[in-house]
Amino acid sequence: MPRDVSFFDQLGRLLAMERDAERARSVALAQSMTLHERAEHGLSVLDLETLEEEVGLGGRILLTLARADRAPFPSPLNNGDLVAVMPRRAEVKEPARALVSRATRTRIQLAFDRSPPPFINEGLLRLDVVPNDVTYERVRAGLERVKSLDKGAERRKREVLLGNEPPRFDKPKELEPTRPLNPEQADAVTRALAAEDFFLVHGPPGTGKSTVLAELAAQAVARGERLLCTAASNAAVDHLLELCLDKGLRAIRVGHPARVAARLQQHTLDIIVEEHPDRVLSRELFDEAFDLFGYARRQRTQGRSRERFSNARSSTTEAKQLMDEARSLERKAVRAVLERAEVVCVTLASLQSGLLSHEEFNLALIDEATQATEPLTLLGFIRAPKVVLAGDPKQLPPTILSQEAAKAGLAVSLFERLLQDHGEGVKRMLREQYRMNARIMEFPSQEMYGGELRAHPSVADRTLAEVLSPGAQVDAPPVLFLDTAGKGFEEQVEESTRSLFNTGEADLIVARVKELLAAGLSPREVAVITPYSAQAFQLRERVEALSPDVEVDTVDAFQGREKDAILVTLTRSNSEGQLGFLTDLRRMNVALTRPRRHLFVVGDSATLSGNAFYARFIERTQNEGGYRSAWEWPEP
Ligand SMILES: Nc1ncnc2c1ncn2[C@@H]1O[C@H](COP(=O)(O)OP(=O)(O)OP(=O)(O)O)[C@@H](O)[C@H]1O
Repeated sequence: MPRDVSFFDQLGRLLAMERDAERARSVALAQSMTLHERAEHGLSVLDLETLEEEVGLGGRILLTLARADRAPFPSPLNNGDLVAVMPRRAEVKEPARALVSRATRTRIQLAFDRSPPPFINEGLLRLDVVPNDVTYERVRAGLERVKSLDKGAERRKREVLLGNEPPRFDKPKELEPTRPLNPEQADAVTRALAAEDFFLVHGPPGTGKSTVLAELAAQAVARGERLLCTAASNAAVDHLLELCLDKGLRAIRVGHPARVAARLQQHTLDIIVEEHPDRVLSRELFDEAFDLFGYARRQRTQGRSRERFSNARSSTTEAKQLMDEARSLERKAVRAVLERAEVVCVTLASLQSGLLSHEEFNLALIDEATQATEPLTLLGFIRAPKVVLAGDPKQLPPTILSQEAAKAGLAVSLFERLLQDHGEGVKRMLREQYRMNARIMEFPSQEMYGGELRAHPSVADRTLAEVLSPGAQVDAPPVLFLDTAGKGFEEQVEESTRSLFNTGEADLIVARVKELLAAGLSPREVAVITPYSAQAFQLRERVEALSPDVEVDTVDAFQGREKDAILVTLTRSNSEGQLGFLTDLRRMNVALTRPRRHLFVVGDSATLSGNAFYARFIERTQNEGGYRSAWEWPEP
């Protein structure tokens, strides 16, 4: 179906719907709360005082605040939050706006673009988190950019993007990989390197997607290409940076150091630039400029004479010149540092921050591309002539708040849409996995990957017994389904969140964690996951009491991770056979593919079996000796 640029307008409308849904949610949340409830939920911070004032990059004023009693905040703010600053008890017409540049449990550093108002140093303050439209505006601007790609090669790229023209491939070159690759991995790297427009790397769980991306980066740089590594989340970008550093590439991380993992902060642009001679000089000029501004202010406030007035004016002029000079030196330093980098790693949203507007790339790698919306991913897609998207459309899609926008297409990632438009020829699926025992792998392989996955011999037969204390007696086949049918373990609704929990299942899970730890399993190698946040919440405290190192989380939060043993509580149990979002098989696929050696699933077959997927799962455990009824299982 041929498309025209109005397609991007439609995406823009869906994006606006999503923004409205987010706003409506935060307004509803805020209105239903008292000031103290807002503070409990991290939407406001009260009773703050200013501790320190300094000058940061770009001449921004950095202010450090803490509570007057120095107590920790009930709920810490996030770096990058936009806040309104006002006196604690007085009304002001225009609260000052600032960005949270560093947040800890007891201190908040704020970055002001302009001089903060005088009340900042006059008594206690209050901060309100305000909805931040920066990312939305950047994504909108990105859509406009795509629409305007109208000439020559750019126009062709847009037509490929719209699905109107097929992508082109160069003749593949012989590959000399830096490490041994399996056939699908080698093919993925070769074809990605030959792509003239884009290529999709489909990485099912544990199949070495990271290995492929690292190889691609190394090969591309060896061919003299400049690389952009990007993804929606900071964690994913950090991961790409680590892959590149491990390959010995000169890679740099752009983004606020406070949002970058501590061990990688030394590789951030902000920190490297601080050492550059031009930046050292610019800091001195900023200091001088601020001294002059201060002098001018004093001249103005110490009485009205012609001489004072003229002093103030000339000092202000000089200060402004110094600021300009300082900023220009700083830009020079930033450019010099960026120029040396073979690889730039940055989140999709920060790509548009202006810092990188003049940087050019030959190739962009976009990881976790199936978890980001199309408009966001486009910010990366338009930054290089060749783009490689990596992800797994069979795992969780982007999270969308607006049901309407999701239904109209916002939940379809660019990866999936390109695949729909251009067919399987633009993609390589990796097939050999290095995580799961073969028996754990088989069900998701059949259901989600056409039965095409295979287990590498080094993992195919791994068992839990190998990592337990010698002689420990635990019933732990690779996959075990514990059926609660008939036990009367009904699901319950948590009133405030409308999420579900199931106390009977929780009891069985707690007992199982105890049993595995007693058998010598390392607490770091077992995790409890569930689709429902209320069930995770119920279980967390009880499991942490056994060991703080056993993680309890929702499936969504656990995507991308792995452990030796994974315990899943499905939670649903009702006489109507209602399964809610258990019917999103991508969520179940994520849950079932996290373990290396042992998958333990608790659920109610009477509720689950109405769904063919769960019926097949249960039947398989019955055929393979992995089915147990809670009636014959030890009472918790
Ligand atoms: N061709 C290969 N031969 C042997 N081992 C491999 C190969 N490819 C990957 N591995 C190993 O498999 C494990 C998983 O690889 P990798 O980290 O690349 O997985 P991944 O699919 O990217 O995982 P995720 O998607 O969670 O990031 C690693 O220990 C890696 O060394």
